[in-house]
Amino acid sequence: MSATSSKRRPGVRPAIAVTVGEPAGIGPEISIRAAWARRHEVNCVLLGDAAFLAMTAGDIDPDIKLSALSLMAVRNGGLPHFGPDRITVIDVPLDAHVVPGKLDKENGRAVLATLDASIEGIQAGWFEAVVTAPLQKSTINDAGVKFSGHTEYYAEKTGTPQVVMMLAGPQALGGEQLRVALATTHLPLKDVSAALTQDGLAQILDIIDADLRNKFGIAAPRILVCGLNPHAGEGGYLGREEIDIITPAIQAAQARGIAAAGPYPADTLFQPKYLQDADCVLAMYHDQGLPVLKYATFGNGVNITLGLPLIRTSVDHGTALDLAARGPGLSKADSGSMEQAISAALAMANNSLDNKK
Ligand SMILES: NC(=O)C1=CN([C@@H]2O[C@H](COP(=O)(O)OP(=O)(O)OC[C@H]3O[C@@H](n4cnc5c(N)ncnc54)[C@H](O)[C@@H]3O)[C@@H](O)[C@H]2O)C=CC1
Ligand SMILES: NCC(=O)COP(=O)(O)O
Repeated sequence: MSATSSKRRPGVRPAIAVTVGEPAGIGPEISIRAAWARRHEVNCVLLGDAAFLAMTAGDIDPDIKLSALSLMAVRNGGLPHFGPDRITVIDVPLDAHVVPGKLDKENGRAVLATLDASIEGIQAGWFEAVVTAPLQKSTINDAGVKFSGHTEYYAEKTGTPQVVMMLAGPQALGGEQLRVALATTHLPLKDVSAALTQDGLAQILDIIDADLRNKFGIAAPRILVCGLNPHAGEGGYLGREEIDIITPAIQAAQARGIAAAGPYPADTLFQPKYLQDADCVLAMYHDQGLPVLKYATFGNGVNITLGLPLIRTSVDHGTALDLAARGPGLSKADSGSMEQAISAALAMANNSLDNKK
């Protein structure tokens, strides 16, 4: 499966799939707002329930126009390229009526169907990338499907054994763009240590290095690696993962020509004098790296899955049911991260095209 179609018709906006996420959350609203705001440069095709999205768009701004198609119509006739005066929607129907702010497991499988449609569309060449609005992981599980996140789902559905979650914020902490990748993603904290292996970290460092080169255009990526334990293990007195697993993985990566360094104590690594010499920080687990990034850039960050055979970006926040409950148009949900995710997907698609020339 190729990362993106190598063809772009002159004068036609690049097309990107946007899965609208949990229908009771802010995903549909921020998807519509962001697609409309960026419509002159990119054709964001919304994947979701067409009737529900039309109603939501009307609540946000009656001037926003949508044109809906069935998935079958696109399968048969290809993706039509309407102009920027409307947003294209591919109808992926919900199963139950939506009450904003109230989760309903009846709609869990329909949310997953939008992810499947995005993969189908990228494989078919309709889209160059997918941007995902937030979904509620618990609702998918409540619907009877074991699910821990988009990251793992896209990996499984594309047959990719190892992917890496990376969040990128704009200029932060007085330095350049902050990028934080995670060695482990959605698993209980008690399972993190067992999930860290030399081979696994080697693959993760390879993926970060390769994707920062190929998808971000960074010629020689510099990666700073966090320890797992306080004070990076304090010479083995506060844990041995640094000595037994992380340091050997870094040394092996260095021997392969990767500019990885560490392990560094995570509590002091996130300061400008270290970050200014880094293109990415590799944290060992979700809540070691992400609070720093979200504190510095919440609402403007982008979540990127590295290592996939397709381009997938997302927002830096969740479903915000508290805001969604107020209703679209009244929620005051910020669509900034969604717009950043669209920009990042487009930039990565452009880089992939440049690499193929
Ligand atoms: N990419 C994805 O699909 C993601 C999904 N989630 C899911 O979201 C659900 C809820 O997660 P929470 O931890 O409650 O985090 P959350 O991000 O939904 O909410 C945390 C706080 O931030 C505020 N907030 C979030 N997005 C905002 C926006 N765009 N504008 C203004 N304020 C905003 C909310 O109102 C709330 O006060 C969970 O099920 C989680 O799995 C969380 C992160 C990413
Ligand atoms: N904290 C990031 C997050 O939960 C997003 O996960 P995913 O759905 O992008 O895998």
